[in-house]
Amino acid sequence: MKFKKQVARALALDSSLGRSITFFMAGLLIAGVATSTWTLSRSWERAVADTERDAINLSVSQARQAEDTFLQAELVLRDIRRSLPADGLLGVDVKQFDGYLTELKARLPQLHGLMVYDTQGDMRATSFGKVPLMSNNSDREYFVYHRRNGHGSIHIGHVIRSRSTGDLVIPVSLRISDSSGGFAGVLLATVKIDYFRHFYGYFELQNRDLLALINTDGTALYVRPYGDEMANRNLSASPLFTRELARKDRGNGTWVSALDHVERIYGFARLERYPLVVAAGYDKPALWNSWLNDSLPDLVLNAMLLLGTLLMGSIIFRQVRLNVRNQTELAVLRDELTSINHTLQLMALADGLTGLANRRQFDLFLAKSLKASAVTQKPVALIMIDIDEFKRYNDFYGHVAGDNCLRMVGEIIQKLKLCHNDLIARYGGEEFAIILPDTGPEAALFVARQAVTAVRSAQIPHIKSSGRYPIVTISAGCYSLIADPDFDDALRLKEGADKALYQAKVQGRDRAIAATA
Ligand SMILES: Nc1nc2c(ncn2[C@@H]2O[C@H](COP(=O)(O)OP(=O)(O)OP(=O)(O)O)[C@@H](O)[C@H]2O)c(=O)[nH]1
Repeated sequence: MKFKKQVARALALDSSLGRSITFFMAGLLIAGVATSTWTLSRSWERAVADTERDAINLSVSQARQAEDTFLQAELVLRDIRRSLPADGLLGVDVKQFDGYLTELKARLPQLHGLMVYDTQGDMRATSFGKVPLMSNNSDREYFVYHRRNGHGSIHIGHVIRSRSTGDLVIPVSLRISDSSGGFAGVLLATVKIDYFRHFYGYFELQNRDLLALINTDGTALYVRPYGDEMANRNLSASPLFTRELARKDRGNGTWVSALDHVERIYGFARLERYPLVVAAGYDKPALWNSWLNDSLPDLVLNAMLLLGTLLMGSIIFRQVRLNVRNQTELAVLRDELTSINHTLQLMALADGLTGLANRRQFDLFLAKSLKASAVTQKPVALIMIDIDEFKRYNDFYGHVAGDNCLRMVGEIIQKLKLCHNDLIARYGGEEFAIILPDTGPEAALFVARQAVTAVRSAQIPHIKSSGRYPIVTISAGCYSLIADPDFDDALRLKEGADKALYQAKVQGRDRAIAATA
């Protein structure tokens, strides 16, 4: 919760600008990651597709090669069968026939040997030149096969170890039939496993890439990169036999090998003439590593671009946030300044002790009122008010009490029901003034009397007063005129009101007098 709040504050999610920038950055990040992921996944798909193509091409070419290898062996066997006398092996000059076999064998590098067996499985001729003493092969699978099957087609058996040389070979055999179709023996060509090992070695393959020649019954003949131990291994449980070959003769597939648990991308092709299949499998983890190595610069570049964008974004974000904060602070400062300014303006125009308008405001207001009067030709009245015997008050009660008294008298005058456009001011010292625009002498005198009565009624003690009662009283003088721009109206008005005030004092104070023009 706390973390969430910290993140929200760091991203300024509480402001609409912060939210917009955060969403923009998040969008940018998602778009960047999505684009990179898409590009990389496309590149990986391409690498897999290329490998699948390579695998099927390799398997097809090797199927062709195997087909040629065994076809050559078959043709040799058929030549030999044709050269045999019709009555079988009986009339053959063995020595001469051995030479013939040796010569045929020498033409084909894939051949390990060529042998002729009679009906008992005894070797009657061989390309090795001399028939060994113990040379009965009647127990061999190919021999049993031909004895049982009367057809004259070629038979490719499982891998066997040659009894003549000890080499691993693939037996390719053909039945010899007598003139009545009876079993007359077997012709055998053995193809060297080493031939395939040598041939498959030409290809540039990774350590764990696989190239295999397999019988369609699932028996391995040769599997690169494995050694002889793979010969005759039963691979029929592989997806190649359980799934792929059941559907098509050539194609692609990816599966984990049961031999070594390595996942490979396979291509496979069945031979047209023989019950054999070639599978080429590329090591998928190795492909992934090599693709990763190749794509690493792109990956790093993309990551750097993304980081750069984020960095730039965060710098801009911070800058914008700073600006927004500065602007907010400036706005607050401006408001504060406006408020201070307003207060200062009020202070500049207000009297500090009573809160009434001060002398400056009095002068401005009077000038404005006289200007209006000059236009409207309506009178402006001025009432000058003076606290009676205030010196004595001060002397007796002290200056602080004197200030209090001034404040109280100000409040009393302020409470008078005046027009909204009248102005009450502290004129200076213990003197107050009221400016009454649009007011004639009678109305002004009425207001002045109200003021005198109100102060008297307040009964503020003034023990040193020489009046009828020991209370604070005021005297007021009023005067009114219609402004005339040719004269100093402010002075005239002031002098008129002062004159009336003087008369009020002379006549015994605590009263209001209106002076006449
Ligand atoms: N406490 C206080 N006293 C002030 C202030 N301004 C003026 N005074 C006093 O007001 C007194 C005015 O006295 P005077 O002008 O002699 O007149 P007065 O004593 O009121 O007598 P009359 O006007 O003839 O009634 C002086 O003693 C001033 O010191 C003020 O702001 N505070």
